Amino acid sequence: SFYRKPSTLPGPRGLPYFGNVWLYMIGRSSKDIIPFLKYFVNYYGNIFELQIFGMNYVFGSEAELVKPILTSHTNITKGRFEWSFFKPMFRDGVIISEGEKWRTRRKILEPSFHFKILKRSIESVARYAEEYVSNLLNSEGKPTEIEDMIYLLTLKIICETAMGVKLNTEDRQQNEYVKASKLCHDGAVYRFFKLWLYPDFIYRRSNAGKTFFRSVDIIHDFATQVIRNRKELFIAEKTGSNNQGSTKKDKNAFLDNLLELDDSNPGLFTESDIEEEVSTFMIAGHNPSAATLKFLHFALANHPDVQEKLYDEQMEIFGNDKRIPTGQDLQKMIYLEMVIKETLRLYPIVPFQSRLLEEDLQIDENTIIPAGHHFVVVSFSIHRSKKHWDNPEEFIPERFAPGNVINPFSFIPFSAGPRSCIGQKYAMMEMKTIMSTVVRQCWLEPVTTSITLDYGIILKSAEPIIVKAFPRNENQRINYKRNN
Ligand code: HEM
Repeated sequence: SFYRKPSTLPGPRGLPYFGNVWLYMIGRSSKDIIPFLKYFVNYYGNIFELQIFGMNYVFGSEAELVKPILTSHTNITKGRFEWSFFKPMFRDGVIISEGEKWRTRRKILEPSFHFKILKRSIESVARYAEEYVSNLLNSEGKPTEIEDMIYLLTLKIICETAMGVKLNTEDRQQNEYVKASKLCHDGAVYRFFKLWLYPDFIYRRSNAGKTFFRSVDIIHDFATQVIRNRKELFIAEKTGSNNQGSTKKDKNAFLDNLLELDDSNPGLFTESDIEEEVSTFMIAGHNPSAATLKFLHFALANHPDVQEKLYDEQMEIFGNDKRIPTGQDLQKMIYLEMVIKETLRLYPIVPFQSRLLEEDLQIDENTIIPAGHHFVVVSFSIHRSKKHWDNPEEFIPERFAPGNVINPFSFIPFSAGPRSCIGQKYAMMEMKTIMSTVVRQCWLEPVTTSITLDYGIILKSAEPIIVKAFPRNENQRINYKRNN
């Protein structure tokens, strides 16, 4: 039944069945999502409720209020309504799947992302980072939009390190993949605001739907091709006919573990099971890192003092040695880690995340949210809450200095608990390796000096991020010191 007792939580009251959210959606777009969330949190407080069609959505934006849901081992189901918009992209991969299926998959997939295994990927990441930096410097200080270069960079990295497949640099297909993945992300959110496109049979006939599904086909075809490439090598190796010189490093690729499972337990992990996880990890493995790296470039270009400190730290670790980082080096990059965290605090690429409650959820002494309601964790607002952060709108990496006590639920860019990001350590290793390479070789100056936030499944800037990149040398340091 769609009927629920009127809630005692604050929030606008709506019409039966239609609720109230649609009232805010008319004539709006993805750019209105973040301002709306800010408005509701300001007006109704840390916990409020909206009705979306027949469904109740409770929004929590305080660390202690979201801890019970994030730590729950039973309430692990994602909100089905909102995820239905993204489902064609991820199918039933681990980011969406539910119940026993999710539990089994998560257990199978997790070991591929242990730090020990990740350390073997640093070299590949660094090699691609060098290639990226030399492309960036080829611009010779001219204004450069970094988006395409960054997305290609993280796509190549996930394909080589997790899938064991090296992408050819000239390949038109990678650009097509990156473009298609972006169209899917934006398309899914576009549909959310167009109520008349909700019925599938209408959406499929609309231009928006046609573009969306064409892009969905491109990303799945690409994943299938990656699997086919790797499988050939895998079989060659099994039958001893491999003469392509696959190394030990390649063997722990995520995809090999899946192929191994398929091989040793026929039927347990079918081709389509592999495809949905490979597609999921290709998208989740390249898009959030790229989005965060864009924000990092923006932050660095606009904070020369931070760039200076980062450079000092890199010099302390490497001196003028041009070698690539090791796992130990990465651990020494304390200030870089603070800068990445501060970027993720201000720009959490997953600004909110939802659950559909399978059982009642007690969030404080007075409040139980009944099963069947949705609970949305608003990481964006938690990250900018005055209760937890001084000057929350300012970019101040020093707040993450070792020794500062931070409530773990006030900083949740990777979520927390059983459904948190599988790729968290991978992403930190990747971003540190890339930014270490950037900082050691480039001096960034801003062209884009302010941004408005937009939402396309992940948080992004409405404006392109444009920077000028110059080769790093001592003169910049001297000029900078002279001017400041
Ligand atoms: C800066 C980089 C990244 C950030 C900020 C990030 C953040 C997140 C967040 C917040 C979630 C939870 C989403 C939700 O509950 O709705 C998540 C889930 C996930 N992430 Fe990431 N992520 C990043 C990079 C990666 C990478 C590199 C990979 C893969 C190599 C990855 C794979 C996944 C997967 C598979 C899930 C679903 C886990 C599950 O439901 O059990 N992520 N990520």
